[in-house]
Amino acid sequence: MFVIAYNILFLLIAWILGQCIYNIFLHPLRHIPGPLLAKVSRCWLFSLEIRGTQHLKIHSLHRKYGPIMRISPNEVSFDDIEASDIIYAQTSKFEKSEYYYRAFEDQGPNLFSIRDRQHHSQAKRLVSHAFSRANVIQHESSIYDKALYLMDRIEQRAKERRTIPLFPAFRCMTLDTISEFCFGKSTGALHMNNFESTTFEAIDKANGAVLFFQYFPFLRHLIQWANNYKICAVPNGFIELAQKAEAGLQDVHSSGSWTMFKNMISMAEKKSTQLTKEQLVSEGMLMIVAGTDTTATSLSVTLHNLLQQPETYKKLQDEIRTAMPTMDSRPTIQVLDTLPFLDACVKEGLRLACPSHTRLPRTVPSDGWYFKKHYFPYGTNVSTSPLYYLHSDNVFHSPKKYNPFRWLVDDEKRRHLLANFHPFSRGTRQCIGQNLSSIEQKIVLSLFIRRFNPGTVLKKKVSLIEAVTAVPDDPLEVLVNLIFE
Ligand code: HEM
Repeated sequence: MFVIAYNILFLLIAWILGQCIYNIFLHPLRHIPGPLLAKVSRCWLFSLEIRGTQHLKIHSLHRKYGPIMRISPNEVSFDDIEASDIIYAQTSKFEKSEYYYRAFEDQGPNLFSIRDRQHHSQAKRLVSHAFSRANVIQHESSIYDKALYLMDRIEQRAKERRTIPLFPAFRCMTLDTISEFCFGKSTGALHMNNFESTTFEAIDKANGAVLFFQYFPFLRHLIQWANNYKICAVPNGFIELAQKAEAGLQDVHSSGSWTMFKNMISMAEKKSTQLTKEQLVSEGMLMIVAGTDTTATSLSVTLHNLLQQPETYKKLQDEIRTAMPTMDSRPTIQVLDTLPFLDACVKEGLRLACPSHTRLPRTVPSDGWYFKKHYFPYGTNVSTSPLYYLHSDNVFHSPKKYNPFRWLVDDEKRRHLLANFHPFSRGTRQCIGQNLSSIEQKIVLSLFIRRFNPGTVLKKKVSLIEAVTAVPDDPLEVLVNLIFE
């Protein structure tokens, strides 16, 4: 017995050593520079991801190893806009990497996780009209209702000299907006005393679990198996999120008004496509997660910075007053879109926060890929985060500084900035919710700036935790002063 165990251990160690030697000296990616430990095994990348600092770290390591860097035995990171232009092009043949995106599939595939091009374009056709700018504008009044309710709550707190936690407050706003848009009913988070919601707990837990499912996919099955047989109940957030999505989908049937899901189901019927309950739940979970923290992070970072720059705040306030002469003016989004400084402030918040830090890995297609004298064989994972370009000091001078004035430049300079500005990614897999997000941000910002003056910002410096969506490591509490007119 002892001899068998000894032999098994010996074989295991020999196999691990063999793998390490192969990965360093014989692997087709052996010529690509990168930290030695990254070449040896995926543990190096996992150890960064578990600390939630992977993209800041990888970005800084690119300075040492150059724009093409091996970050795990079979994954190469690029800090090179030309590579990014190719990988995420409209006609790109690079599909989403299975190891990374399958982890987002709990009940079944969804728009975000589907890898096959044709399957994705079929799924996208069912929802793209709902998220078009023209359609989102139709729902402007519902966004205004929520934003106004939030402003009333902030006003109440301002009168009582109580702080406003920016991130939780905007999270409630974005959660209720996406819920009403998709399911016809908001979750009521905006009405909760301390801007809390059980949905946030589910999102946070799922964010924590997804990393483990990416590296150890068997864990998901193990947890499901253990839960099914009541051996132990392991919460992973996905179960709670699925319950939220199911409850939302129940509301769709009872809602008399337009909803994204009603629209999606009727589009599917017209195309004689059968949507299973699992597919709908999976899309519902995706909408809740993708539509909440992203926009809330961007809004929080924008306001947190504006409140610390009184002159910039004043300039924005003066511009907003032209579109909102009285406190109860409700300019349409077309009017808000004509305000260049508001646009600059939103862009700068998106640039600085980069709510989707993730490196968006893709797989090299079957014919391999030659790029800048390197050959990447079929199946290599290639990745690059929008963050690397949004925080590039070659393009954005003092990139860690919130400076909306950088956007007020002539057309040529602006084109150069925009060529590196892809917070929503691009190509066929770009963010479907960007119109909704931009409209939400402009409405909330203009109402806030019109009604309040800066007070005190409790924590001046904010860091972001790199979960699936980057979120502030602090609620960002501020005191504001009500404007009396
Ligand atoms: C500041 C706000 C937002 C940012 C920065 C952002 C960023 C992104 C990025 C970078 C992607 C590409 C992901 C990839 O290639 O893996 C993406 C995809 C996606 N986003 Fe957003 N997002 C935001 C808001 C929203 C909102 C409000 C929704 C509404 C539900 C949404 C829904 C989606 C969906 C469904 C996809 C998958 C699209 C596809 O693959 O066809 N996002 N987002």
